Amino acid sequence: MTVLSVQNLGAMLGGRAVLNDISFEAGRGELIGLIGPNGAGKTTLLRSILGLAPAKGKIAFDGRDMAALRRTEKAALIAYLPQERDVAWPITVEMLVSLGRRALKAAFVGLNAHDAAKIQAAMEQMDIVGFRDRPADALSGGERARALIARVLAQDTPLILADEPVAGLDPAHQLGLMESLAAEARDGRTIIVSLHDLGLAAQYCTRLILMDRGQVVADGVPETVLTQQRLSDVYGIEAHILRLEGQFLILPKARIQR
Ligand SMILES: Nc1ncnc2c1ncn2[C@@H]1O[C@H](COP(=O)(O)OP(=O)(O)OP(=O)(O)O)[C@@H](O)[C@H]1O
Repeated sequence: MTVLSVQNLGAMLGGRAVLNDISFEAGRGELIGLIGPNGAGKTTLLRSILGLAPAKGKIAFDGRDMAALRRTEKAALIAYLPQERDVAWPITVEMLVSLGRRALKAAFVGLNAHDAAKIQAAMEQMDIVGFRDRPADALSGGERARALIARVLAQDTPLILADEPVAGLDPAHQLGLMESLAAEARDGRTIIVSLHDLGLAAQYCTRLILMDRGQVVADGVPETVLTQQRLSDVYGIEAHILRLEGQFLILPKARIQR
């Protein structure tokens, strides 16, 4: 079943076309890795889906035009982790995570026991319960990233868009995050996550959308998208492409000198 439909999306930034005729549909239960080299257009695509970047084309959620949704309606459908990991105020970690629930409410409507349970579960998933009373702006980069991801998980939306969520996380928390996202997808959510780590993308994503210079150049299961030819053409690298203990693995080996 299609949850998100993106049709003929185009975007201009600074007078340059940075997204060109992008079309795809995303269904329930998909964990989609958005991959591509620096500047390919991944962030702009995620921001355009949210209406945060000016774009032309049609974006629909469950058949409803995204542009027509009100702010709280959108917040109930889509949670977004931006690439920037700044926390502007010295609020506690728990307060930061609770903003994911606040986004769903009208002003002056308080959080209830259901909200508190979602906040607790998200903090447990991201392993930050021990930081709950600490100011979020006094955490390490990776700890703060986990708190911001917990905020997204607490929002408990059918669609999650996350821009480089594993950046800055240590290996255990990278795996923990990808396992959490995979579990959320198995639960029926639709997740689009931009990733630079092709190994994690190959290992965890059910589908990869490979972008290059504002266009989608491949879309499918990791095994069909990540070929030597594409890694060479798009990333300019050679890689080991392996199957080990039932896992599809990509290990970048060398830059191709052009
Ligand atoms: N505000 C802006 N004004 C002009 N050009 C921009 C602006 N923001 C982004 N761009 C350009 O748009 C292109 C796509 O950028 P985008 O951030 O979407 O790429 P990305 O795939 O997310 O890259 P990265 O992997 O480095 O995060 C890049 O060439 C970038 O320089």
